Amino acid sequence: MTQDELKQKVAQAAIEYVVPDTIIGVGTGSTANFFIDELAKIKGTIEGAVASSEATAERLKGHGIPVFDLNSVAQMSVYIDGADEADPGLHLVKGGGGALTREKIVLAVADKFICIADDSKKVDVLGKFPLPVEVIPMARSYVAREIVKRFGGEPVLRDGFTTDNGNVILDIHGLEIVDPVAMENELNSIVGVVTNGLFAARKADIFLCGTANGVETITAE
Ligand SMILES: O=C[C@H](O)[C@H](O)[C@H](O)COP(=O)(O)O
Repeated sequence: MTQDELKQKVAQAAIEYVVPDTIIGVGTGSTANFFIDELAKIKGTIEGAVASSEATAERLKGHGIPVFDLNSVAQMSVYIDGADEADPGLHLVKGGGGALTREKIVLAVADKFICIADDSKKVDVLGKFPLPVEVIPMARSYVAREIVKRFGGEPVLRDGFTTDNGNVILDIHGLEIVDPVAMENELNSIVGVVTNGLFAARKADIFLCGTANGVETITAE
């Protein structure tokens, strides 16, 4: 099976977790896009969705799925999104597409987080995928120096990329993230950091992992 076929399978499997007559949160990226296309087939059963990026909002609207502003939504049944890495505790690295901050905000309002990804995203220890950090542009150099001082690794500016919030991304290469919750919190304490791509303090509840043998439903170890 190709990687896209695996993504499609997990997207289909995620439909089972969509709660009828509620508003759901929708992530960003290629796997989330497959999910949006599946969601379109059952759009009449939900009230609508909150999008974690402009790209996702456009795709949802393109399918005629009502998109709500998060400020008018107090609760969501579920948040469904992909990931760049997932460890056995279901701590994630996200933000390869630069949508990490809005993703984390939408997730905060959701009752449950279903992560969907192919099995190439499964790792023992997070950090091989460069960890994205969204930074206020004027703080870029300061934040990069602080990261090196506190954690090591090599922060690299994502060239020519601006987030939906008008900020820049530093991708930290060469980390071995043994304590994802501690690193998430400490990174977020650096002045100028908007947020980082560790989803560890709030992690996935269920990981639907696409494998050659079918979709594996993984809960945290
Ligand atoms: O900013 C992007 C998101 O965090 C994505 O969920 C993540 O990068 C995975 O994307 P994809 O499904 O395209 O591998």
